[in-house]
Amino acid sequence: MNPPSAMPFQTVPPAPPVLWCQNLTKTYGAAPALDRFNIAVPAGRIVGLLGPNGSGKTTLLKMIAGVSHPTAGEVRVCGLPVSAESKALVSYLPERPYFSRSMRVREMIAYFNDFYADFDGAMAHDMLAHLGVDANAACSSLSKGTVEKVQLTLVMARHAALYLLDEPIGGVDPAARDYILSTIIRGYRPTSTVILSTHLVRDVEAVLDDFILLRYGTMMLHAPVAYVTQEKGTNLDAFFREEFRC
Ligand SMILES: Nc1ncnc2c1ncn2[C@@H]1O[C@H](COP(=O)(O)OP(=O)(O)OP(=O)(O)O)[C@@H](O)[C@H]1O
Repeated sequence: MNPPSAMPFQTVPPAPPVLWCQNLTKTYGAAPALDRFNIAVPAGRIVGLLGPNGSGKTTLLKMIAGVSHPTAGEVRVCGLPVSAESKALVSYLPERPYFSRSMRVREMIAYFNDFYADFDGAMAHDMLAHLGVDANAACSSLSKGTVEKVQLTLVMARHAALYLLDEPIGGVDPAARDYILSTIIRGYRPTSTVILSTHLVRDVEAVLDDFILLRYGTMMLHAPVAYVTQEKGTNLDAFFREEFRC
């Protein structure tokens, strides 16, 4: 009897990065708002996108979300070029309010539930209860900070692979910030990747794994927070202030 032939050696190809950008560039006028930006971010990272006003943070997030087209370069989400398929994997919180002020909060939840297959309505109601938001309130009656809480809830209640959060805690009170950062962003989605743009470095640094520093549309640094705390012997907030001292 012939010996069984050896099984061919099979390797499982590594999963593509959740976010991959190559030479990503956006030019509005003469100077690029974002210039040849390169990155690969694997699953499970929480990344702070940091930089002074006008450094290109919103420009970058909009191109990843597919609401703005690059002048040059490429974005891939879980290996997919920007498309309806990639957008289904991305939950995006834009910097400005976008939802209908004429609806009630619970109607917004129902709307998201209908629109997104990955939306978790029970989770959304639970988050709102923790944040002290009345689901029966009319959106037009909400304060600015409460609107932000509702928007962030709608974004984080999706089971997305990639969350893009443009200034998610700028307008909310400090107690709610703690809940949003530690529970919603760190706790609910331990395996998802989050890119979070903010000026509130001191508030967010405890939940970040990595950070990106942008200046004039150019990436200055992409590193783990531990690079600052262990190798530089300081914290991210102090490091940022030193790098961008006016
Ligand atoms: N639609 C637009 N038309 C022209 N220029 C734009 C447009 N959007 C952004 N820019 C310019 O691109 C640059 C980057 O802007 P962007 O909003 O991405 O910066 P940012 O880092 O998010 O700033 P901030 O921290 O103030 O929110 C700025 O110089 C800005 O003026």
